[in-house]
Order: sequence, then structure tokens, then C-alpha cells
Amino acid sequence: MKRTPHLLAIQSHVVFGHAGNSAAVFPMQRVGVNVWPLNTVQFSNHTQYGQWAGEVLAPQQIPELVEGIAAIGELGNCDAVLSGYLGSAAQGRAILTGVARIKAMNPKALYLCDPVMGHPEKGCSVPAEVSDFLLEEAAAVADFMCPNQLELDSFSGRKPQSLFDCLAMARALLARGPKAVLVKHLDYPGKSAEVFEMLLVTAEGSWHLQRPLLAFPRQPVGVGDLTSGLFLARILLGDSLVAAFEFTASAVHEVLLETQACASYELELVRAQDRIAHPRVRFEATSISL
Ligand SMILES: Nc1ncnc2c1ncn2[C@@H]1O[C@H](COP(=O)(O)OP(=O)(O)O)[C@@H](O)[C@H]1O
Ligand SMILES: Cc1ncc(COP(=O)(O)O)c(C=O)c1O
Ligand SMILES: [Mg+2]
Repeated sequence: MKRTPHLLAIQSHVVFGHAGNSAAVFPMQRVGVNVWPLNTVQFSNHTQYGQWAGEVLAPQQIPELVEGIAAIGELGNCDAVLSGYLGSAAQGRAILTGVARIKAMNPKALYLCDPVMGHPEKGCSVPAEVSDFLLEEAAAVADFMCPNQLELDSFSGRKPQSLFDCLAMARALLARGPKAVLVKHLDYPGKSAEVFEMLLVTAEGSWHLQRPLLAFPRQPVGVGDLTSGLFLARILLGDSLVAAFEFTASAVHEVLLETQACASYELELVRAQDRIAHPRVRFEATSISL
């Protein structure tokens, strides 16, 4: 029998609704991964409501919790670490310490960093020290980085002129160390208004994928966290990078279809669970080059 992979997921938790671990843990479990959620913040709700209650986890708690797992002899069973929304750069450094500890026990363990920087225009952004940390420190250690366009622009210090420019920017991030860069959401001058586009860049090549752009009165939150989580989960389950990319786009689309059908602001993960595991559609990625 094939072993069930174990994944340490270090990101935010919301009591109500879905963002961070609250968007990613259940879908990753549903596709067949054992998830160890380590919550960097516990907020009442995601920050795009404009108000929330709750606290950021003290950075030293991260290595302490990792050591606690080591103390019961389980840390070497960790196959991957996922990190998302960070409350501070200190939390980010504590995560890298945990990643190093896990990789020392299991050299095959993978680290996916979702460089969450928020949406300044939606009233959500992270301190400059966090974006500097992500580019200068996390990118050198991460096996996979999954920025959206805003995050890729922030890394590049500019906005793209074209799709090929996005590709060049993603390649520049790849050159900082990761095995793959998944751009979860592309935006560039001339992009078609009807489609939602993504990009996967690896040392072997680059792939572009389109899925329908759905209309929402208010953009749902947690889509990025769901995307990163499913991508890593499918890699752990044995998919190639391109297959994991295609599966992820398809499963996320299923969640958005259900969310739209329910006229819900929060992602309808529970209702979409069977289609997360078995998406009805399969979007195919096409190879592109500069
Ligand atoms: N197919 C789609 N149709 C419409 N909106 C989408 C679609 N997929 C994602 N979105 C929205 O696009 C925005 C950008 O998504 P993305 O950058 O992937 O993730 P996030 O901002 O959640 O990290 C989000 O607000 C998300 O809700
Ligand atoms: C607490 C929290 N975590 C994570 C996120 C990131 O969500 P997304 O997947 O939309 O980038 C947000 C966005 O507002 C948030 O408020
Ligand atoms: Mg995001």
C-alpha cells in the first residue's frame, strides 16, 4: 500500500470562513494528504472584511512546535512544508529554521513558499520587511514559489509589458533557487478579459494555462492559498509538476463554480469536496518559450 504523505502547513487560520490553512487544509486532506496545520495567526475572519479579532503567534512558537514533533520521533516523517501568510519577518525566519531542521532529517522533504503580500488596493498588505524576507531569504531555500502577479511584480520591481515579460520575470525568480515557480494569476497589458491565466516555470520548460474567468460581486479570498496547497499536495501524491499544475487549476475552478452558484463570498469547499478530489474538467497547460 502506498504511504500517505505528511505535510506541515504553516499559515494563518480563520475561525469563520476560508483563508490560509482554513482554505488549504481540508482540500489537501480531501485529495489524500495528512496535514499538520501550524497556524501563524488565529483571526476571527480574513482581513479583507476590513476588521478582525485575534492574535499573531509568537515567532519562537514555530521552532518550539517543530521540536515538539521531533521529540515524539515524527519529524522525519514530514515530506513537505507549506508556508503562506506571515505575521512578521521573524515568523518567516522561524519557518526557515524549521524547514532546515526537517530537511536535515528528511533530505527529500520539499518546501513550498507562497509569498503572500496581500492586495494593497483591497486594503490588505504586508510590511516591507516581509516582502524583503520573501525575496532575499525564502526564495533561496524554497523548492517551489507560488506568487500571483502582484507578488511577482514586487519581486521584479516592475510591471510586465506582455505575457513573455511575465515569463521572463518568473524565470528571474526561478534563477534565485526554486525548482519551479507557479504564477497563480497572470495580469499583463493585452490579456484577454474572458480568461484567468496561470504560468508554470521549471528548469525543463514553461507552461501556460487558461481557465474561465468567473464573475463575482466581491472577489473571493483564499483562492491563492487553495491553489498553493493543492499544487503541493498533488506533487506529494506523485504527480509531475505539469500534472499537478493542471489538476490544481481544474480543482480550484470547481470550487469557484460552486462558490459562484451559491452566491457565496466565502469559498464553498465542503460542497465542492468531491469535485476537488475528482474535477470534472481538465484544463491543459501548453508549453511556451521566450
Ligand atoms: N476563475 C476565476 N474567475 C474569477 N476570479 C478568480 C478566478 N480565479 C481566481 N480568481 C480571483 O482572482 C484573484 C487573484 O487570485 P490569485 O492571485 O490566484 O490568488 P490570491 O489573490 O487569492 O492569492 C482572487 O481575488 C481570486 O478570488
Ligand atoms: C488571514 C489571511 N490569510 C491569508 C490570506 C490570503 O488569502 P489569498 O489566498 O486570497 O491570498 C488573507 C487575505 O486576506 C488573509 O486575510
Ligand atoms: Mg495569495
